[in-house]
Amino acid sequence: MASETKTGRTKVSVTEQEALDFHSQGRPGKLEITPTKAMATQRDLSLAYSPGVAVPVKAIFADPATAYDYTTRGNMVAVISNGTAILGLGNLGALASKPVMEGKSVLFKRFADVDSIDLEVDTENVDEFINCVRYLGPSFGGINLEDIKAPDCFIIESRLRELMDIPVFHDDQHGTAIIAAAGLINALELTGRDFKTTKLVCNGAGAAAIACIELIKAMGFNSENIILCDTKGVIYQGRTEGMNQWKSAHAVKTDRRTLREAMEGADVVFGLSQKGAFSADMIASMADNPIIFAMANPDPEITPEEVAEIRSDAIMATGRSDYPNQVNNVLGFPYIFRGALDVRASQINDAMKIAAVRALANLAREDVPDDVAAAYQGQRPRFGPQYIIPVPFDPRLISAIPVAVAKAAMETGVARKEIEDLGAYAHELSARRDPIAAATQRIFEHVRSHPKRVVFAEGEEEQVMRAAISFANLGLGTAILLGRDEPLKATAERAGIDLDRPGIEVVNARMSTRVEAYTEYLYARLQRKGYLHRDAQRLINTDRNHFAACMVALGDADAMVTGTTRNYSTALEDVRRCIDTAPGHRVIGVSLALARGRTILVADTAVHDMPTAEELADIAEEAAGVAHRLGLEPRVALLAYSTFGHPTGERSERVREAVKILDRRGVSFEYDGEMGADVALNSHRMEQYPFCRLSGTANVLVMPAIHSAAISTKMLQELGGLTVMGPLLIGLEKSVQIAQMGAKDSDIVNMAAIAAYNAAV
Ligand SMILES: NC(=O)C1=CN([C@@H]2O[C@H](COP(=O)(O)OP(=O)(O)OC[C@H]3O[C@@H](n4cnc5c(N)ncnc54)[C@H](OP(=O)(O)O)[C@@H]3O)[C@@H](O)[C@H]2O)C=CC1
Ligand SMILES: CC(=O)C(=O)O
Ligand SMILES: [Mg+2]
Repeated sequence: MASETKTGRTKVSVTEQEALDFHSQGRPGKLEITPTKAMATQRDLSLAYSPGVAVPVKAIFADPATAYDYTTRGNMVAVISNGTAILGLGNLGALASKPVMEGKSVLFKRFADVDSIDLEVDTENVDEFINCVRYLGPSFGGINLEDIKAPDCFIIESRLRELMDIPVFHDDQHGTAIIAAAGLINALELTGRDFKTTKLVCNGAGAAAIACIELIKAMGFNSENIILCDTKGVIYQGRTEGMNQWKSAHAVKTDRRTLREAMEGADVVFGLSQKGAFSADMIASMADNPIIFAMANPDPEITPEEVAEIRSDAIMATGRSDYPNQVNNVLGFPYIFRGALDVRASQINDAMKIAAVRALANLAREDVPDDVAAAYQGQRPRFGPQYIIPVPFDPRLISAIPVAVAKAAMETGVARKEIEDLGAYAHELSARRDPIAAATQRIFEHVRSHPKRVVFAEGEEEQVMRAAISFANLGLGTAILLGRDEPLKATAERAGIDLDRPGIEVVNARMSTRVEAYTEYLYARLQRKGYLHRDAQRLINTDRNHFAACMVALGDADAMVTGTTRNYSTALEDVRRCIDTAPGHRVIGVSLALARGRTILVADTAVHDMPTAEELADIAEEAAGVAHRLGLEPRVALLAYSTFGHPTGERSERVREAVKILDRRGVSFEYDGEMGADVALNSHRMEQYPFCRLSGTANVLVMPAIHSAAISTKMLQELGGLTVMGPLLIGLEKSVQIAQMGAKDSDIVNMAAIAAYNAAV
């Protein structure tokens, strides 16, 4: 569900069914492994496997450090758990922890380009667990321990740190501590407090809690001012029940015995315990301008809404992504390991952790530049109570944190590789950002802050209904499902979908009061093209594409999505009967091909069969505009089977003419051609043409004709493991997207989001 929170931000959450579908659709789970070398020929096999593989084997035997050069080790982290403390859900075992661990692995990749694999170890025996992990050392550049209960996690981590020569990092301890400390520094600054006099209560005395208070104490927080609580209440000196050495180390002299007593007058409370552990009266009893970090996952100790009912002076943070101030270790572990791996650190020490804390805290105080604002739901946050910590999608994290961590590792002598130019390193790190994820994130965030009414023309289809519900749940706007009452209800019932929810409207074309207006509109457009009034009426009454397109044309909806039940060109013809080309534009299809951190736009993949030179030049301009809107600086290659005049041929001549037209038009983006795809996409091949005007490999490919566009994108998708989005329909006066026939609900949501985005910009 999407709703406006009392804190003024759109809260987005998902249904349980969506969460299950997300995990089960396509290849079950969240990751797969792909090779980095072609394994196509006998020679490849001889190099990758026997006999060639023996050579790096011997090299590594002679010098173990070369494993970083010849294997995946230097970029590979294992996420390892036994499932004894899965989020705040408790001990649900190794197997049940797998979705979380796969998730952590995916986040490593997504946010910091660290390769990662999840390993679930089915034992609660500490020695067995340690032995299992210690012998895996050669495989990895680092070990991320996850969701292992206290106090076992303390023993496991410290023994493994002694036994292994790579970073062993229990994320729930140190990842959480780093983020919480960064948030705390900023919240103290905003409320005029300091480390010496602030009184803090920490509820929970497990992995995360102990690490949080150890880190802030190491940073100078006055230990006398921290009270730790667990399920038995305050951890005071002399307590015997439910104790262990880690709790004892933080026991204080106090008469307070319960959490309620501890929280009275406290300035700060950390929740690292369980859902609902804080009550309204506890929060009410805190000092003025209290700082409340309710970090239990998936549900916090108290929600921001509940706190807002009680007091308006609180700085509130949770571990969740759907509230402001997400204090969650996702802001840390990908980047901390990135920095540690890049200097081949033997450990992650306190100096590296504190460097990460400071980098994170400072980032939240910096101005949010334009190209980053999109990561913040289109708003530009300013350092303040609602923004004490960056969001996980902040693209600056990838350069800010690893640099600080790597620098600290080098300064403290745990780096086994020096980075001499940290400025250049920061630059390289930015290039590791997944551009399309950033682009799609930008689209979604923009739409979320400018929600739209999108008509889903094929509302009777099950996957369309699911997409519409996701669209509404994601806070993207209102989804209008077009369909007849009975079939629509029957499908919804069969699929167990409840359409009676906010953000969903159902429109039955036959019963609509707008039929007449749409008919007149369509008749006026078609009467000189051989259509009678009754033809227009029939199209509106019986054809959902025409009805939906007229809704958009006459302003009853902002955008439209269709295509799952009809082929692309038919759907496009339907739409174009109702909607004109935008003045000064040309309607084209642009596909987004996403592979290995590269985003390539391919045009025209939908409309022009055999474009003329003039049309090719228009296509280049439209596609460059799309690249701009996605945040890419366009480098447009006009492709042909020939490169700069060789071999000659009629189609290549047309492409060359298109380049001359662009010259005459004086367009402001980079373009060149004609060239082959290999030259456009490979910098070494491009270097062979030093006169080529592109400053780097192309990110927009203008195809000479639709067949080459369609064939190449489809081939790449099927054979190359590429993700292809689109074709996105560009250049219409109103916003329409046409999904592929048989598209899945997630594809339809993306198309609807793009349609909504185009209606918004
Ligand atoms: N936001 C974030 O990034 C992170 C959040 N967390 C959250 O922190 C919580 C704890 O995780 P973790 O430290 O790994 O787990 P552990 O199992 O190591 O520790 C749990 C601790 O919470 C205490 N506890 C449980 N329920 C209550 C309660 N109602 N009142 C007081 N104390 C309670 C336990 O007390 P006792 O010792 O008496 O059993 C124990 O000390 C989880 O909800 C987890 O999701 C964890 C890591 C990161
Ligand atoms: C976020 C996390 O690691 C946890 O809640 O366990
Ligand atoms: Mg965890």
